[in-house]
Amino acid sequence: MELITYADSELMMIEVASRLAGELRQALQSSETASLAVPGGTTPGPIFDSLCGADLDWDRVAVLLTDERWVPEDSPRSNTRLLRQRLLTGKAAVARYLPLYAPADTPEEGIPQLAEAISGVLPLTACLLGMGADMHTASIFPGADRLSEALAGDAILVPMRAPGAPEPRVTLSAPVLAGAISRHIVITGPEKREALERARTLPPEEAPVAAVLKGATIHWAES
Ligand SMILES: O=C1O[C@H](COP(=O)(O)O)[C@@H](O)[C@H](O)[C@H]1O
Repeated sequence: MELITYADSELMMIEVASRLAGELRQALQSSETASLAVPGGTTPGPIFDSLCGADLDWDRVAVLLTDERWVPEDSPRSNTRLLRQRLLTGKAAVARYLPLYAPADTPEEGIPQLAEAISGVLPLTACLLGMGADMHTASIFPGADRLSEALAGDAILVPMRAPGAPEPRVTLSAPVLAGAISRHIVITGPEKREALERARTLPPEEAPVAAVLKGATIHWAES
């Protein structure tokens, strides 16, 4: 992995957006389509604000989340809601969005159909990930009920229930995330930096982010 540190997070968000746009643009020179997976949570909003204005053929780009909470789109907990407000707007409004939620009672009911659509855009051209201070990435949490299934195997999407997560989730599996042609992890603050250093010494069962570190570029700003 490569670690890039930035003087401030505003600069970091602009640089990460510019790298993602460059990678998509380059992929579209040799392929008809490209795919981009992005996280939810509190960190990536400013990246989306910049990326949605990037000059590229967004109508040839499939956009999906790395993970979603099993809630309808109008819930304040929905990662899709964040995406619609801050990424799938401006020039990026014409991108093809592949949801990770369907109106079914449980993720188990919805996943087969959702995973089928995603299988058509793999491997991911570019994948942006966040990380929690507990070393989870996407919705692959330490202590989650289906952690081993999410860390290894053939599944594209895995339903996930975890002690720290109030509702069921669905997550791209670690092999799908690790299979992305380019992978960026964006983190801020000393607590997450310490967590990252710890994760480098731990197995993925204890620190799920460790499953996607190899070959990734980590972007970190202190504040
Ligand atoms: O729950 C989630 O958490 C992680 C980290 O989020 P952050 O708020 O600490 O940035 C995020 O990457 C993931 O997509 C999200 O669903």
